[in-house]
Amino acid sequence: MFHPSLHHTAPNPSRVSRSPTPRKQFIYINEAYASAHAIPDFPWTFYPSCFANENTTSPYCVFSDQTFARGRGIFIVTTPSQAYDLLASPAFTDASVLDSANDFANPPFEQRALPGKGRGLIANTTLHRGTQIFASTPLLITDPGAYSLSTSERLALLHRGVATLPPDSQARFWTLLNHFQGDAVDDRIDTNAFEIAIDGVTQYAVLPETALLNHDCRPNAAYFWDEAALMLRVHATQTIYPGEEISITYIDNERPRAARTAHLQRNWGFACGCAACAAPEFVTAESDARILQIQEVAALLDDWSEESCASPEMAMLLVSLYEQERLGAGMGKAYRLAAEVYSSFGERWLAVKFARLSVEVGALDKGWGDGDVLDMVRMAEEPEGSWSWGRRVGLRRGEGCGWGA
Ligand SMILES: C[S@@+](CC[C@H](N)C(=O)[O-])C[C@H]1O[C@@H](n2cnc3c(N)ncnc32)[C@H](O)[C@@H]1O
Repeated sequence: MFHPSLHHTAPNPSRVSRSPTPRKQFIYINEAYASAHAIPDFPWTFYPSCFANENTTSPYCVFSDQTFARGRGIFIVTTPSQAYDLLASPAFTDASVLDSANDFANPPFEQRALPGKGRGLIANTTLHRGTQIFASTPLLITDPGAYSLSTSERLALLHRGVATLPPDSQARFWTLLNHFQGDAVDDRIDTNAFEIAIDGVTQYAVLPETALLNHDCRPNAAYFWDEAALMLRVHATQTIYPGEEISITYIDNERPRAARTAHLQRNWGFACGCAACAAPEFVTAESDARILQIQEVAALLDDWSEESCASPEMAMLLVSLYEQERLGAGMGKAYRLAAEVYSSFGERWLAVKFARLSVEVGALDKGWGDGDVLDMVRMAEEPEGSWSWGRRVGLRRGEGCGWGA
């Protein structure tokens, strides 16, 4: 609900350009609708309401398009220039990029109540590694820069955004979990938002289906943000059998148990009881030791100085450590470091093998447009053309490092 004091008069449609001039204004929702429809080819369903203050270099506004993604709708809280840049992205200019989005007619999962976790998604069919579980577009994207507004202004933009979503999408937003006991909209965003990047800038996005996936430190699914299509894609990263919960990770899992559980408690308010966190002390101590060794070995392999003691044996240890830890998504990095170390010693076929493995894992976790993934695609085709090719030929593998030959 809006505080009446935030309302100002509607802009005169005859005086507004297609891209609203940055200015401070917050108008009634019915006026915002009428103003937008009075302007030919206006790209938003509601005329944007904005706030600015001495801390902002540009106003922050709420931009809403009820037609986005075949009527699912979206609202975006950001600056006018970023909103209009977004309008040029394929998701807005080419409806076909969203063909595979938001298709929940016959989902390979069902929603269930799970003890101690609230709701979750359970597979109802066998999902093989690489299967797309779903791809969905956000109901909202909000720019962290909006925090430079006062809280009441920022919340007014968010509440207005929710009120401008199509009715089904509004209803879906309100079903989201909120556990911080604060503002009803802000809480739901804090509990459920994913960090995404647009033009290299971090934004928060709420995707109601992905928001039903619970966390596991050793998940069986991974997601990545497809920026051109403005959608989050979720894939199985291992076989998931009917009746199994589909899980993702909320955090960086390549950290010891104490760091993981503290982060989950602080940000999402739950005590992680996943198998990796609930294991007996000896088992988790061993797991923590392997994770620390993963960090050490990865750093040694990433040393491209003359003194580097990187060796293929180290890369094999790294791959094995990731396997022992069941850190499936991280394997993409282990395989990449292995491909690079083999390439650096001029070992063509092993470089190709690990580059292929890296692409297979990385494409599901980081996305097929990711820089490292594309590097590995090229390495698999022509290792001799890679920046790492032959760089360590002549270096004595592992000498003096306590590793390798
Ligand atoms: C994005 S929501 C996930 C869906 C949520 N379970 C629901 O009912 O809407 C995040 C919240 O789910 C719960 N949650 C997620 N993973 C969990 C886990 N492994 N154990 C316990 N609770 C979990 C926590 O309350 C967390 O704040």
